[in-house]
Amino acid sequence: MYGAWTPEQVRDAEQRLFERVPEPTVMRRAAYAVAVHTARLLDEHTSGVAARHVTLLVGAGNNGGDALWAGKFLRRRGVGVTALLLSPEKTHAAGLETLRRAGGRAIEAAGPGADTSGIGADAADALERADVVIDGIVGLSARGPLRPLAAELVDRVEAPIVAVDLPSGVDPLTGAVDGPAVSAQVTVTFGGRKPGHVLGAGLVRSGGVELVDIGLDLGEPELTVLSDADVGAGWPVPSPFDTKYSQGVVGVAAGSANFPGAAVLTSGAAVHATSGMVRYAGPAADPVRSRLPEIVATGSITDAGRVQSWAVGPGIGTGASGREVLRQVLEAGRAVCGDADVITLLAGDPTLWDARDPDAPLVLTPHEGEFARLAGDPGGDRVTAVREAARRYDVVLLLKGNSTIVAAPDGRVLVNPAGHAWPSTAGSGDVLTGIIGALLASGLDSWLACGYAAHVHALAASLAASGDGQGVGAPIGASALLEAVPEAVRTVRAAA
Ligand SMILES: NC(=O)C1=CN([C@@H]2O[C@H](COP(=O)(O)OP(=O)(O)OC[C@H]3O[C@@H](n4cnc5c(N)ncnc54)[C@H](O)[C@@H]3O)[C@@H](O)[C@H]2O)[C@@H](O)CC1
Ligand SMILES: [K+]
Repeated sequence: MYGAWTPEQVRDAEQRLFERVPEPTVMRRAAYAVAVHTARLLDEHTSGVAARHVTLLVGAGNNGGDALWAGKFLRRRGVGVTALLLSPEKTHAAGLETLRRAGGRAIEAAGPGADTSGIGADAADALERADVVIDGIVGLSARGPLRPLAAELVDRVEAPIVAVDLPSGVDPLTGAVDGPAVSAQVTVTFGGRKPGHVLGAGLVRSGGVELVDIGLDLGEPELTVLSDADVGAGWPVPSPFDTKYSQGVVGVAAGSANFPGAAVLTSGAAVHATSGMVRYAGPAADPVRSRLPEIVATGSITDAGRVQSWAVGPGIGTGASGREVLRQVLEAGRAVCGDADVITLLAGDPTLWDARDPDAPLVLTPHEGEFARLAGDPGGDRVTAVREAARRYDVVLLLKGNSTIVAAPDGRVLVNPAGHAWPSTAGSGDVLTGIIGALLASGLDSWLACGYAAHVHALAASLAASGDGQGVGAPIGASALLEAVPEAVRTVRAAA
């Protein structure tokens, strides 16, 4: 498990740290780590470090200061270093002096001989010669899209990039990218990850994130990310004394006579996720029975028998019968995971919420369009949007994406930064609903159940896409994802 902290939390922690440790000492510690990772990358790409060339992109703040100090440490290893100063008059003075004393060169990014991009001739030359570029344009205090000169420089880079703290152009708080932005090979960050490293475009732009301890005491994180080991340790498996009933019985209300696929995928996922019993209730009972003989299938919810949770929604339709299914499930007073048509129904008819038992956990798992129907466009700050909607509706809300966000009504937020979109295939959401339903039936806390399910679902998709998890990927459908769920569960349990 690891956390991500907001820029504000990091700045507060820095202020407390500076009461004990002088600021320049902290900066040197941070910059030294940047130099170490840069040297490693140089070695990987050029089979050496000495006599290689590193170009620094240096902005107006301490992020640029880190880059300049890193340049000094690289000089000690015989690296040629050129700093391109974006705001020469505001450059970190001590950093600039130390680089120059170590034999590094510093020039204005917008120097003489500039072409229409505004980049000076020497600066353009230094970018072209670079074996590795260090991005010290902007870090924690980034505001809005990159300014034109910074954007032009970023656009021009062809060498692998080491980003200092955050890739410039990525919003530190939301991970949103709204214009040109650095795509780093490695991001070296300090004290703790920021939301920008684990959310949306920022997740992809950060490359490998290297965390450096600079002595910050950060407190409770804004976001929590579960590891394979966390998920594996908590995943319910039968104890020697369990029975099919004691592990939780999940009910599935999904699909229709004409669209049995959703019923089969949701039920199949519930079968694979845990060992308890699965009941199906709905018009696709025959196809479910024939595809999944272990399922007890009936035509209606009232005939289904006792369950501990309901997985409901995929393929039930948004007409009168879908409405009735939802109403019955909500009135049953069990934990519910609602997806797809359930979300559309709840968004369209607020009176349906009245059927809900306030003591029973309710989870909703929208994709972006369904979320918009329920709570409006999530915009760039998805965490805030999901957190507010979870609070407003008193539900656990899971917003799907390459980093899936799970918010509880009390404000806790989990993120699953899968960083890939292999699960983006028709029917994949049905599988997720079945997994969550099964975990709810086992008695897991509904926020954690969503986090576990999102993690295993994304892993199952990438295992299915790449065969054994090693090779390159090939497109998959939801059936392949479903079949890979047991392998994903084995993988996380092996890590625990
Ligand atoms: N405070 C500290 O002691 C430490 C800070 N560290 C570094 O300091 C950074 C934070 O430093 P600062 O608070 O000085 O701020 P930054 O260096 O993140 O940014 C400051 C400057 O960037 C410019 N800027 C803002 N948005 C921009 C945009 N969209 N395009 C182009 N330029 C833009 C502004 O002119 C602003 O003054 C961290 O990210 C980290 O790299 C590290 O040295 C660790 C210790
Ligand atoms: K940066």
